[in-house]
Amino acid sequence: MAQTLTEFDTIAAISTPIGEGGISIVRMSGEESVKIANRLFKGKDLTKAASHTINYGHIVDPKTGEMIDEVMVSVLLAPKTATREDMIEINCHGGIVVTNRILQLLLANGARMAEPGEFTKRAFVNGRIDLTQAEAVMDIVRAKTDKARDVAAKQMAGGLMQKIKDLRQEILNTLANVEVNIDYPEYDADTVTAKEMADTSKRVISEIDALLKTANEGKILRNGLATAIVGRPNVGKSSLLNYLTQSDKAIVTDVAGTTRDTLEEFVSVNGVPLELIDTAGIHQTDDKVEKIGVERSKKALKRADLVLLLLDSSQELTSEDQELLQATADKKRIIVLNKTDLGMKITPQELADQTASPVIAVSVLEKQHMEQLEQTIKDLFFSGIENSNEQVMVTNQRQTGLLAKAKGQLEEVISAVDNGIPVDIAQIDFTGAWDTLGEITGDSAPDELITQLFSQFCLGK
Ligand SMILES: Nc1nc2c(c(=O)[nH]1)N(C=O)[C@@H](CNc1ccc(C(=O)N[C@@H](CCC(=O)O)C(=O)O)cc1)CN2
Ligand SMILES: Nc1nc2c(ncn2[C@@H]2O[C@H](COP(=O)(O)OP(=O)(O)OP(=O)(O)O)[C@@H](O)[C@H]2O)c(=O)[nH]1
Ligand SMILES: [Mg+2]
Repeated sequence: MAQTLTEFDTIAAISTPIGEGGISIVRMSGEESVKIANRLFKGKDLTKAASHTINYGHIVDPKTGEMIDEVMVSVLLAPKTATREDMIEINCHGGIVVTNRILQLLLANGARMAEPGEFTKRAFVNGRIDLTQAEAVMDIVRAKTDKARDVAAKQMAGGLMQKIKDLRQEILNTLANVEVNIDYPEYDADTVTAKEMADTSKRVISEIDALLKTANEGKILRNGLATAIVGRPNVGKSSLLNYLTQSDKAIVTDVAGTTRDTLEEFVSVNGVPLELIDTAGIHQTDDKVEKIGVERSKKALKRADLVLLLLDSSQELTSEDQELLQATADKKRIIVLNKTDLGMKITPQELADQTASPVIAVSVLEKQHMEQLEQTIKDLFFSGIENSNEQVMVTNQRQTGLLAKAKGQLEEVISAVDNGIPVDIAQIDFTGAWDTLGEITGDSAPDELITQLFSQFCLGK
């Protein structure tokens, strides 16, 4: 990492949500933390306080002598801290004005405002955590279900990091042998090292494959099951979204073509995380706006992990219904017969004869049999993630993409060796795979990536 002048100066931020609460915490990290806090603190001399103590006193504006608040100040001295630097945490009364005033005083007395994620970034730069653990910190803050929290907590404990480190070590061990042979060509073991490189590649690929297998489940646990509600116009899709989100986010009218654009909402249905997507009714149309909506519906359908296909059971199946039944046939799907309160012209049985997907008859309007639908969603979800006790999981696209890239590089090594290409050429991709895996943990990640990644964090984290 290039070290700029501002990289290790003392940073400050409010680490609790901005609002009224019991207590707020203003944090500092860096060499000057204790000195800066001591300028504002009336109580014991903080520069003499032992590490990991919390100290009672008052924050006083040193310029005016004005007493700002009664506080508790934690003194945390490097290296055994969250950032590996000296840290100060001021626990003040939880109010917007008082918290901001204390932050302003820290800034006026030598601290710099932290950037989003900068505390966590320092934990990374100073070697306490790797990039996968930093990503997990963000995931645990954003977790919307207990399952998502569980996956993040395991990743934060370093499971994925260790796995990647082991794979890199395996490549490195082989590379060490290869180097010996390239340096001493007379020690004629080219074929031996080529074979060793190919063998190691195969072993690492199979480990990568095992990790990649967890990616889909990891994504679902982290982001929720992408669930598209589809059907022709007016069958009750938006009504269903509103029911499941217990809101009136989507506009519902008796006019066909009410929903023009996709609408996404996160919900937890019986503890199952769903990223619900309400879509525009799919049908043939010449209307310019509606056409775009229909295209978006089709896109949503394509990326969905689960499809709720809605049919109006009070009317005979139309050709558009039939087309949608076909278009969603190879998706994980629940067929929902809605509007049963109006009398049914389609029976669950006649559909069940046509497909293996569960068929549920409901009335969204009258809230009939809705719990049956929710239970079916839950069953489908858990049938898809039976391995959820997996200790090590890949949970985001960055990790998945890099694993796939490393796999591709190792496949190149195998094919080079198979084709008798010289060892030092095959070695380029082999070393490349080692680098690519290092990007996952951050051992060989470019600065721009690091900056970009941490900028997505919350302020004060
Ligand atoms: N008040 C407060 N609560 C908090 C945090 C914090 O920074 N402040 N955390 C911030 O996110 C989380 C806790 N995470 C932490 C992670 C590591 C260390 C730490 O000091 N690690 C050292 C020493 C460990 C030890 O004593 O054995 C280390 O790893 O070297 C502290 C907090 C959640 N709660
Ligand atoms: N009788 C009855 N009417 C319903 C039921 N569910 C929805 N409706 C009504 O059907 C009409 C259309 O509902 P929406 O939820 O807007 O349908 P949609 O599928 O989102 O329609 P588009 O956005 O136009 O594609 C509204 O008048 C709803 O009140 C139901 O179970 N029974
Ligand atoms: Mg709608």
